[in-house]
Amino acid sequence: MTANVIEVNNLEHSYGSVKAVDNISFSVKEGEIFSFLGPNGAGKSTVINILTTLRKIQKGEARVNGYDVAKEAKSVRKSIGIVFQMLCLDHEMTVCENLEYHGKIYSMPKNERKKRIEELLILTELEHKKDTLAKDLSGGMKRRLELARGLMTKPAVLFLDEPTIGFDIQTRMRMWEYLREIKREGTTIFLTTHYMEEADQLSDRISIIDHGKIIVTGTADELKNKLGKDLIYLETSDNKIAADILRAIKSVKTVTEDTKSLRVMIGEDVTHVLPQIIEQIRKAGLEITTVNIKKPSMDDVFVHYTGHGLREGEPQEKPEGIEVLGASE
Ligand SMILES: Nc1ncnc2c1ncn2[C@@H]1O[C@H](COP(=O)(O)OP(=O)(O)OP(=O)(O)O)[C@@H](O)[C@H]1O
Repeated sequence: MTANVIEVNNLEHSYGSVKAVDNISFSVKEGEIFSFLGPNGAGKSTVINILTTLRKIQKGEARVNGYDVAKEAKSVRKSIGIVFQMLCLDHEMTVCENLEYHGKIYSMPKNERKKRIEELLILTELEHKKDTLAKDLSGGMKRRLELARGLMTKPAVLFLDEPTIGFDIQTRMRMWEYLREIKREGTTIFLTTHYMEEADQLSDRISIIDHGKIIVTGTADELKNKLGKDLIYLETSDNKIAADILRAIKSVKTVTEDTKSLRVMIGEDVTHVLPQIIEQIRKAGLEITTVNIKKPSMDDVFVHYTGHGLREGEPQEKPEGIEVLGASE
């Protein structure tokens, strides 16, 4: 059985009266890429700060690489790499010097430093920039240098807080490639993100976090498949009446009323259910103005489990049939 590199039990954290982390438990297996997917303020950074010992644990237990974050903070720090949103490079040093300096702080022998720097410059495609000052790199290159720095000591686990925030899609996809390569080197990766696609494409497993709670955990496919086989978007002359009609149909799993349309999740092949849906709605004297069919995406998963979209302000009503799985799942 694969060992757990991160183990968190009943973690809680408050800032005054704000409960940022609300009794969460989860574990990360050796060698996997595990993502916390959630909106701003969900509690992701607080968890990552506690796990990397930057924030003191208030309640609960957390172990990283077998070390207790409360009692063995030094050992935790020695065994991890960190890449945070905020850039921590020395801008007056070159790419090579930044890496060299980091290796020295961690008492890496000279030969080892040299070898590792060469490997990391190849991995992050920064060889041609090795003598460039950090301040003269592009944003994406700076982030890659941060990544290389976090990997200097060959950490068993790498923590990344929103690693691609603000990147365009091409740069983001290249970053995913680097992270996959790092995983192939045997490093376990824990990352936070609010990009659906990032969690979907990159992670072995995802925990959706909202209001300080883990709502659901699974592989991207597991999460999507739990939703149903297909999703139908419908616009009718009266969505409220149509929603009630649809809810009475056996193979309809859930119906969510969005601003303009109805999101209908179905548990069977769409070709069987759609004619029935159309017939029932027409029979009630309603007009169907739009029909769209698609496979569930990570956005749909997010809306299903949290009851709201990631970029919307206030949560909408939770969809029917919502299933909140145990925090320790
Ligand atoms: N130092 C702090 N003092 C007071 N409240 C804080 C502090 N840090 C975070 N919070 C609050 O705790 C909650 C969780 O914040 P946290 O930064 O952990 O969320 P997040 O999911 O990482 O958000 P983001 O994606 O914006 O970084 C939010 O309500 C936030 O306002």
